[in-house]
Amino acid sequence: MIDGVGAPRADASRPRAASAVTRLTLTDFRCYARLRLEVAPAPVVLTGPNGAGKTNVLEALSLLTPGRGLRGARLGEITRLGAPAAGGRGAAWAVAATVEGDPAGPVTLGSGLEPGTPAGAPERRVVRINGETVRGQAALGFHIGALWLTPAMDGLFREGAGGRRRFLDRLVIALDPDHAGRAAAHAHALRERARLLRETRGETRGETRGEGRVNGRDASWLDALEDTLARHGVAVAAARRDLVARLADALAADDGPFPRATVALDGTVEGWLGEMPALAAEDRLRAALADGRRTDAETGGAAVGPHRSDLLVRHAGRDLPAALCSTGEQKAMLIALTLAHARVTTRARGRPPLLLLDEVVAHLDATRRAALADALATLGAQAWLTGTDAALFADFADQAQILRLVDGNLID
Ligand SMILES: Nc1ncnc2c1ncn2[C@@H]1O[C@H](COP(=O)(O)OP(=O)(O)OP(=O)(O)O)[C@@H](O)[C@H]1O
Repeated sequence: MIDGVGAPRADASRPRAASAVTRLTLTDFRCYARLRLEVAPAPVVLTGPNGAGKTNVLEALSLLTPGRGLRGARLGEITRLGAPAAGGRGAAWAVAATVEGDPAGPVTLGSGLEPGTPAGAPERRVVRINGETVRGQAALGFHIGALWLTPAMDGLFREGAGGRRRFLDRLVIALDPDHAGRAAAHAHALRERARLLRETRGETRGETRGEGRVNGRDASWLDALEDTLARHGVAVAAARRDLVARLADALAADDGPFPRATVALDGTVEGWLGEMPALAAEDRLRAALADGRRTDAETGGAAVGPHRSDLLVRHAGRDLPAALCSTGEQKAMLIALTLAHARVTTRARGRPPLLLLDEVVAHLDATRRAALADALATLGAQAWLTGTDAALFADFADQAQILRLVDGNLID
């Protein structure tokens, strides 16, 4: 249905963007049977009416990194409705991209749903790096770091801490791709422990760690899970703590037109790490989990761990929690955090992340639109921006490639 190639090339004299996608191919991805784009390693603006397929392109790019992408979608729902099954196997989507910026040279990344996953079976993702199928998604993070802001994140400061933890973890992963594996292992152990505590509810009453048996049953399975939780829990908390400290420094040095934001972590384990070495914090977490078995069996959760932390963001200039700021201010603070993080990543990894900014520009006043364009140019970051109104991107015109999509078709 679509086969658009040959977007305008940006001025080759501008600083070379890093972690930049220069070729993108989508197959049976959402509204696209096939889409091919070739762009320069410079910002890309996607404009077009509602439903044109702009966010779908950003989602495809986000799926080149570990995780579920910017919509947090199930893998199966991404496959284009009506896509044909091939060779007796089920229909499947695929994203392929050439990424520039790696000192070792361009790399090709592929991500998709494994074709032929039978109905009801767990959906499996296929990941390819330079044509080789690799196990797991974590390896993607070493080749591309991406951050995104979407309209779905507009409630980030007002809603529950879970969304802020996921946001924070994405920031950490863009800096340290191993964080994805540690956070997943922690979450898995948490679910397993909750399941086992639920199954043996009643048996845990009066039980203490180390006795070896619980009502005649071997308790080593719980000990092992709590070891895993302690080890990964402290690693997750330490990585978040390190990132928040760097982010706080970068925000403090920012005197741009975005609101001056401050960040802090509210978390028990993160607090311990300020008082004791990591190994001691692991011991303390292990002991707290063992002590909490009885209560945790009743609640179905775990009272202590990094899954209970929160990212606290304040508007420093007005000394207000971000949740109390206006909608536009909250958006501007999210942009300030994203740009500060991009500066931190650039320093740490030697190249800025790919920035996916869905419907962001429409919320900014003229001063902040110009400031965002300047910040992207200074960072040398490749940003993919979307909006329905091309006129709002005038400040980006000298550095960006402006592409127009209508009904899933690229219009030259
Ligand atoms: N699995 C799917 N199969 C086919 N079409 C899909 C699938 N998932 C989503 N779509 C369609 O993709 C179209 C484009 O969606 P997208 O969110 O990219 O639009 P957009 O250009 O960002 O619009 P807006 O400006 O309203 O945010 C929508 O019409 C949607 O119904």
